[in-house]
Amino acid sequence: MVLRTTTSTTLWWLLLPSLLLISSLLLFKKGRRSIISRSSPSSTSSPSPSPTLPLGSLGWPLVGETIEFVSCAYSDRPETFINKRRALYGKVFKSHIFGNPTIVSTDAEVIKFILQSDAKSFVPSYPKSLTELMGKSSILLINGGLQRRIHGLVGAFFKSPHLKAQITRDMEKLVRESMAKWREDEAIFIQDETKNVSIAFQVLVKALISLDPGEEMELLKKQFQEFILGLMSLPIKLPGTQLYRSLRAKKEMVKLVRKLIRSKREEMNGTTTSIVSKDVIDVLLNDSSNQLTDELIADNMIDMMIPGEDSVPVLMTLAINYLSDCPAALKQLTEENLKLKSLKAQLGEPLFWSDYLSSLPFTQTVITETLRMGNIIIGVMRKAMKDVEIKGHLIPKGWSVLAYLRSVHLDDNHYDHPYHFNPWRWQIQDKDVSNNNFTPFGGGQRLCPGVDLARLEASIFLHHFVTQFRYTLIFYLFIYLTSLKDTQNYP
Ligand code: HEM
Repeated sequence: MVLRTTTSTTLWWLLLPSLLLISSLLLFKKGRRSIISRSSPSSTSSPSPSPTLPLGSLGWPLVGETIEFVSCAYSDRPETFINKRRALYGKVFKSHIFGNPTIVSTDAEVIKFILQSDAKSFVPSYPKSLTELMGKSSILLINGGLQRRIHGLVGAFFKSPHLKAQITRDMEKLVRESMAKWREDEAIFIQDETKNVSIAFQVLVKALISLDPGEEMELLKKQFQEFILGLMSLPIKLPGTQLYRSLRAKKEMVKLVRKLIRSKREEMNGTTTSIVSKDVIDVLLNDSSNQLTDELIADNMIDMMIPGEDSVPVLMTLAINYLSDCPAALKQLTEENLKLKSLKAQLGEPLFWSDYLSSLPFTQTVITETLRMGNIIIGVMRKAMKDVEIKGHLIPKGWSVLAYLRSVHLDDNHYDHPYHFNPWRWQIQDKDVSNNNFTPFGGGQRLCPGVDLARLEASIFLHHFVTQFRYTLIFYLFIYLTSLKDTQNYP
């Protein structure tokens, strides 16, 4: 069974919704090929042949090839659009999607180069409705020194052992509470359980703004649901439209975050030393550069909640889905987790965050393989700020670039039987998760700062799930639960 990850709001990264096409079409401009400057990953002194525009078709006037791209994106095999052209034109080809002439790359080296490039060569590219919802100072849209600063601060905080310990405690509590409501011999819809119960969302919100479950959290969740719908809506900002409602919801959420910022600032004014950072707001308030305004901090807090609502729950759902198709992997995963659970029970201690990340090696390979096959973020988009030359290809200034990560992850030149869920492939030593052919979290200056958190949360969820329940997949993500009889509890 293949889950269509393309139906998730994850698409906000890749801008697939056909409705957004309308705004893109209004923005349609013919790409120009004026050569202003070039940068090459391999600058040598010997003259090399002039780079050429990759082969491919720009499709129909105005719409280009967008309709075919979008209809494939909503199918079980979104890469069909790409694979067809790749067979005709090669790993890098030109197309015309979402109103822009676009260079599509399925070549791991070219993708690496794009991801590693700075804002002088490529900047993120999103349609107007999304930029409006995210806010102009969102980390996803800003470039240069400011982006690097926020990325560094947030990334370091997300890596801190203190935060990981807090996330582990919060996540375990919520997972236990939520699973306690599941009944034996009951069918549950696993995607709803990981998403609607909002375990990952609440854990992330606590890490971002220290908000605990309660009335304000419930209100925030409600507004966030409204906000997130706008990411997949018509780009029309009139009363009654989704975009309008989503912007209003964002305004309310920003108000709440600004209230928290104000009270933190007041607390800080009373002290001479910087406060110990309990959450991401503290981290950004403690920054001495004076570049981080309250508006910037508030906007970013809301945007950073998106992966908690979407990417992490999708990762958990896909893992359960793939495991139910691979009983040998489920068996090994269950045994590994039960063994650790019983060892911890003997020692009379709980699992620490480091246990989840390093004492459950097979669980980690299951997560890695789920990331490879599931392609939660199927690609990232950029816009070329100047003519760029890479591996003999020309990417003209002003053109969009689609770095299609999914093709690399499902390429049989990189992975044997790429559509086969095989966690054991990651046990072979030369399969290194840090190579060019595995980039589910992007790379370079925009490498996802939430990588450890996502893995930690997925491990905690899987641990509690497989050590408490047996299940059978009955129909498209519906599972039938049977509690394990020998469940031991943690201290
Ligand atoms: C399975 C889960 C996740 C996946 C697959 C994922 C994937 C990605 C990818 C591919 C990018 C790069 C986008 C680009 O280059 O334009 C990214 C960026 C980012 N991710 Fe994640 N992510 C996940 C979870 C998280 C979590 C839990 C957080 C926590 C807040 C997070 C926060 C961010 C942020 C802030 C950025 C922007 C970084 C920047 O532009 O400097 N992500 N993510």
